[in-house]
Amino acid sequence: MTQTLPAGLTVTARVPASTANIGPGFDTLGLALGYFDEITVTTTEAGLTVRVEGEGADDVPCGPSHLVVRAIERGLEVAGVWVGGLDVYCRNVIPHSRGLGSSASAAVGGLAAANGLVSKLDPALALSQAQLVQLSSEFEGHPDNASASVLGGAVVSWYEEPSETGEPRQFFATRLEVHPDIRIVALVPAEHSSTALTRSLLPELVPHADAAFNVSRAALAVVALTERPELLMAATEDRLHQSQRAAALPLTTRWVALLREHGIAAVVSGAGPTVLALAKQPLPDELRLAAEAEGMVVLDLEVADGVQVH
Ligand SMILES: Nc1ncnc2c1ncn2[C@@H]1O[C@H](COP(=O)(O)OP(=O)(O)OP(=O)(O)O)[C@@H](O)[C@H]1O
Ligand SMILES: N[C@@H](CCO)C(=O)O
Repeated sequence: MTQTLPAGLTVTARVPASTANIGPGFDTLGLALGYFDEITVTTTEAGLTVRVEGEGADDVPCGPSHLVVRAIERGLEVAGVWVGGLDVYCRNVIPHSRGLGSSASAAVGGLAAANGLVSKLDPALALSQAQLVQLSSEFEGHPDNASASVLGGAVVSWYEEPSETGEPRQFFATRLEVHPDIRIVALVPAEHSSTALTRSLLPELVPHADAAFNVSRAALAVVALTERPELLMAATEDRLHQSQRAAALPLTTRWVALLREHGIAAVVSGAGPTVLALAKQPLPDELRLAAEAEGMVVLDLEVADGVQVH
């Protein structure tokens, strides 16, 4: 029997940004970053109100098509719970369309908030982390970002194709603990980049040698991220997507090359344009100032845990 959420319940989800790929781990590796959106959801008798503060406040639709609202509704639907109305308040800091997983964070935050409400009604109905990985990956389409925002740390994500046509893909992810010596810096350009556009630049087929190259580097990336940070330079080389996207990301491409010339393991964050730098040392001041002079915001970030709800 469907249970109904009473009016007046409130939860807040604090959801991390994420970076995907980490160089060679295209559509597979992800990392949760300590840069957070907060979503507060209150159940009401009827209707929907959506307020957005910060990033996207002037752009995102404040109605039923809002990504967070759709994710909340999906979470409630899967838990089999009905609600009369919702008040949704988003305090956003994760920049949109910059390769920091904002859309995955919105999906994970909405699903986790729904799960928080469901848990208050009946803990037995709560969705598991595995379900949150599945639902957010299905919902947003990028399991490398979505599972990082659910599980935290670094993640390896993968999927199984359904045996029956019409069934959704089955998404899975496992968390890795990042070596404490690794410092993370994001260089965030002002301009946006469309994930759909930069994916359209990728070829349908790749040479076998390039596939083999990336298999070795992605496997090495797991070792470098967790145990051997001194291997990060070799472990972040890629032949499957970064050079293919370079024409759409000239500033990013130039900065990835420049940082790597300085011995800093830099990669394109997700589909760009953010540059992600991984190193044991802080970013040298002259590089920081030069990046800022080119209009980039330089963020020193911690590895984050997955979404938290209270
Ligand atoms: N917090 C949010 N609330 C509502 N809509 C959002 C939110 N975050 C992202 N979106 C929607 O998702 C779009 C950005 O998605 P896109 O996949 O292009 O970039 P991204 O998720 O920021 O970066 P990437 O997936 O490359 O890491 C925004 O333009 C907006 O429509
Ligand atoms: N792995 C995806 C991440 C998008 O956020 C890509 O590189 O297109």
